[in-house]
Amino acid sequence: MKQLLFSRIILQSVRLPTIRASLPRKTWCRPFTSTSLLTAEVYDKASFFAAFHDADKQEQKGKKTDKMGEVTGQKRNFGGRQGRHQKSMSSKRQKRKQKAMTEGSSEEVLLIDVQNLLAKTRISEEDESAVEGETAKEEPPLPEQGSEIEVEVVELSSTGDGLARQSGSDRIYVVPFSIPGDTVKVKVYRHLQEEQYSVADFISVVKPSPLRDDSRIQCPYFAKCSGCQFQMMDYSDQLAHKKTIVEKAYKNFSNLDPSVVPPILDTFGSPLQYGYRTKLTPHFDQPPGATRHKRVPFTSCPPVGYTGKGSKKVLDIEDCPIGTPAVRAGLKAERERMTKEFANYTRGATILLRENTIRTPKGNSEASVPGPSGSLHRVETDTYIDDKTCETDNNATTTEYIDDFVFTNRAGDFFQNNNSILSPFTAYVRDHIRFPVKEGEKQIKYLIDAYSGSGLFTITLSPSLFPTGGTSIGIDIAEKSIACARRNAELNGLSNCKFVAADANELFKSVKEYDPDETVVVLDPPRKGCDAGFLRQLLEFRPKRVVGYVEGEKEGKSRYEIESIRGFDFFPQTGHVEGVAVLNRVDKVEPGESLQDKADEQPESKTSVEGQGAFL
Ligand SMILES: C[S@@+](CC[C@H](N)C(=O)[O-])C[C@H]1O[C@@H](n2cnc3c(N)ncnc32)[C@H](O)[C@@H]1O
Repeated sequence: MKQLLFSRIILQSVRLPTIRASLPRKTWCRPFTSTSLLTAEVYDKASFFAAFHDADKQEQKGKKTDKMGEVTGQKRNFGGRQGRHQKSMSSKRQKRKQKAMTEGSSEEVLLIDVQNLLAKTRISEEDESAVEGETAKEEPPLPEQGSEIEVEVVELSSTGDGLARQSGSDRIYVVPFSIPGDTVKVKVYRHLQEEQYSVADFISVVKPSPLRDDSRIQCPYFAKCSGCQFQMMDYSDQLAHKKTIVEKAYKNFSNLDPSVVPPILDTFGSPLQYGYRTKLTPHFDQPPGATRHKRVPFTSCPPVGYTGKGSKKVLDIEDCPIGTPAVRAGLKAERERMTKEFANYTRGATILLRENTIRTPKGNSEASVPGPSGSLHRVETDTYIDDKTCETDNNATTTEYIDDFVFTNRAGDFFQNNNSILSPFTAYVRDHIRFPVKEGEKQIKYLIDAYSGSGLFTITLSPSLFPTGGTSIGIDIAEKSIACARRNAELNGLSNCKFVAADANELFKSVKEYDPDETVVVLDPPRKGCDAGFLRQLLEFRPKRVVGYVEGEKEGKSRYEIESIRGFDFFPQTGHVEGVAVLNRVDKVEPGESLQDKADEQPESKTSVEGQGAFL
């Protein structure tokens, strides 16, 4: 199963997926984050698609489709007769190329969305032909690459790209910066023969969708920069679309029977929709003429920004409205510095811009508190003043607050990038680690925070467990993050937290005293997800509750039911979504039958024998 969000959906869109469904380590919002999931950089990666033999229309008919005609559960099964425009390929080459498409990558996500749209069209065409007694219509020839055509956008893919059609043709065009209902002028960039779609550059809107209002766009680089492609949409429409990303991530990637996946809850919105990113990483390319072995200094200030859409070059970005005010001010200052210091650089580089908070409690005095040196922005509440600075040194320590919890981090290390959503997000997870107990059942007392980083979950969740005598443990492979986590526990006055710097596989050696019936495991792995060894141990340990997203194992030893799945919009304006799934261990077994027997009954489908369960 794809790692959704908190393990990455997206695409999954998750990664996600966030689908974290999935979600892939190449990002949907690549210039901005190392945490987002998918990429819309279909141009650069188009060659990956050559790997797959998408079936032509006839072959598609034979594919397994559900009632709506959607392609399901066959993401890596694109074999079959070759498409009309495709040259034959040796099976060895096919196999080699098939390997190139990573499971859950944006390429795969896009391909499945395209296939499902083709399948839907095919079914409606077949219905029409059956009524009229006609044969299927011939496709017109494809427009020349580089030509400009008008297309109508019919769907939004989980990658954030519009899926469009030219009038009179079933061909699908993948068009960035477009939304359903738009008629747009595009420049055809490439025809992917086997995959039966084409990619095109967005040129202009001919007739806007009712969902589009370009006055909402706050960034002057919209459609030139590759990020933030949803700015023309109302925020509620962005959230509704992200819910479909999570739905599709489970449908297309989980291998779960749909009956065991509960209805996906509405996406939780970010309190801030602009000005939310506490970290930006603009960069500049190496000087012209420089190579790996030949260093030459810049003779003029290079563009500093993000990779342009459909380009490999850096687009000069003066301002980035999704950054917090302090980070935006930091960008301005760094750009000014570069105009003076560019000659000192002989290589390309990435600039770190990380917000830092200096909090001063408000006293009784009415006197105004002077800002600390470097303060770029000030936020006042009834009880404190937060002065914001911008850190550019990877090794410096930055401080951030979530409610009254304080977190220190090494500036260059991972920490969630949207502080505005962290209070409601951690409250949501806190509310879900415990559950209403039935008579004789034990309540959650122990917390295991796998992939803990600097302790986000351990620290924000532990206080709710300590009154019942609970303890918690966080583990992370990054020693520096664990050093921060220990300091953070101390700063927050939490003595019952333990942190281990090790591979997550080592975790279960340290929790022998934890009663699994009283334990919740929170999982927030990197995008590649939990490895098989960790999952095997998790299933052997059999915690009562799991919050996060667990990669499925075919031969699971325990059975869990999915209680809920909800997307969280950590990255407004972008096509990225994160997700949280809550899982409960299912204990009910028939007399004379072990839980292992139950798991062995249906190792392929991973479907619960009791309706709402899912084997992990
Ligand atoms: C997505 S981050 C989550 C961090 C933390 N939960 C947070 O929200 O701040 C994933 C973390 O997994 C850690 N990690 C990656 N591979 C690991 C492994 N094999 N074992 C343990 N931790 C790992 C990384 O160091 C990183 O801190």
